Amino acid sequence: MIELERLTKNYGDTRAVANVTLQIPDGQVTVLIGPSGCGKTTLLRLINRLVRPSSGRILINGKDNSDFKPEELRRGIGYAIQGVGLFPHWTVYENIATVPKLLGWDRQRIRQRVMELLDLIGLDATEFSDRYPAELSGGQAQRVGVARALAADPPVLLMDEPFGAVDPLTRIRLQNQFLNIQDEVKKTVIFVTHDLEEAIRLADCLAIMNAGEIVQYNTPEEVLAQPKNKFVHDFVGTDRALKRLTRFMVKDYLKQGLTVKESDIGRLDTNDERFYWVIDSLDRFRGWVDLSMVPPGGDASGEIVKPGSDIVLTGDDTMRQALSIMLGQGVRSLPVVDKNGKFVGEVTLADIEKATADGKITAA
Ligand SMILES: Nc1ncnc2c1ncn2[C@@H]1O[C@H](COP(=O)(O)OP(=O)(O)OP(=O)(O)O)[C@@H](O)[C@H]1O
Repeated sequence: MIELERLTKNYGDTRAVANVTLQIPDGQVTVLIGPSGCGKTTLLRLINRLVRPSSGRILINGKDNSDFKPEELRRGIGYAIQGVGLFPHWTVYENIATVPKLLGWDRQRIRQRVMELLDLIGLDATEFSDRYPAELSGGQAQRVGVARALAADPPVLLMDEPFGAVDPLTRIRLQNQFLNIQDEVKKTVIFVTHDLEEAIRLADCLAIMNAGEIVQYNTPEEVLAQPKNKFVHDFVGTDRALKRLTRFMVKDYLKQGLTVKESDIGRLDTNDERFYWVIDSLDRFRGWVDLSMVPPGGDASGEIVKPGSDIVLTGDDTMRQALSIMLGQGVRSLPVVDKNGKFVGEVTLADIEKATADGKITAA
């Protein structure tokens, strides 16, 4: 557990962190969020002693962080920052190996760890080990940054806007991947962001900061349901019920749906008004056919609708994304596929209503 006790940091007249007392639980993701300049980065840097406090202290498993030797802090606390901070003249391999090398690990152990991490972040070792940062996409570079922070297997990981510099789609992918990795490694993560959706999505505990202070510290559900004061209320915004959908994954609301093979559409009984997802012989999603649009007794073969790939969901998408697509496309259900494009089920507007009701809050 990390305990912050009446922690204050002043820069001249600026009080960057003001008398913060906070207990950060092990194995969970605590997200710090608040307006620009509220002290998030300073708070993070106080924890790994890149910044010294003006007063107060930080206990890591009961020990004052000023009593740790530098290499103990390096081993115990990983740090990933926005824009990644990879060394440009070092390869991916060398970048990930930085801290293990500093810690004096032998070559064999370093090699094994780098391979493990490349596998964990989903980059092929043969293809990526020898590349330089300039030869990576933004998302790949961010992942290497996370791998580097995890290299010495630190129990604590500090992440400062780690997904800040990538496009929104890549950002969501990185968030998904982060959640999957965290599921496996269960680190104590302290994550700084100014993106509320990202915070709601990733946080087990959410700390809302303003002017150096922690204004509210609770689960995202509680913060959204019961903003403590006007500042938090305004900060989380008026569409709290919708924001909460960000916490729900499509895979948890997936239903089977009715399917028909493309080759069998002509045999459907068009006297009923059912809606079918159309799949090919390998169960890949092809489109849909809505029998309520086909005259009774008619042939449905020509009625298949083949939409663009932007309406297809995967289990790792959020119900908030599902809702945006439904509203944008004017449809009440969406197909869900696995990573090979195989149809695995559907989510419907009714499921979204259910998810909103699960949140036990109404739209404000
Ligand atoms: N090294 C420094 N010297 C002087 N003032 C500083 C220093 N670092 C931070 N500050 C000030 O402390 C306050 C908190 O800064 P900090 O970077 O912690 O905020 P933040 O919440 O991370 O902001 P942002 O979201 O914009 O990154 C700001 O007013 C900032 O100008």
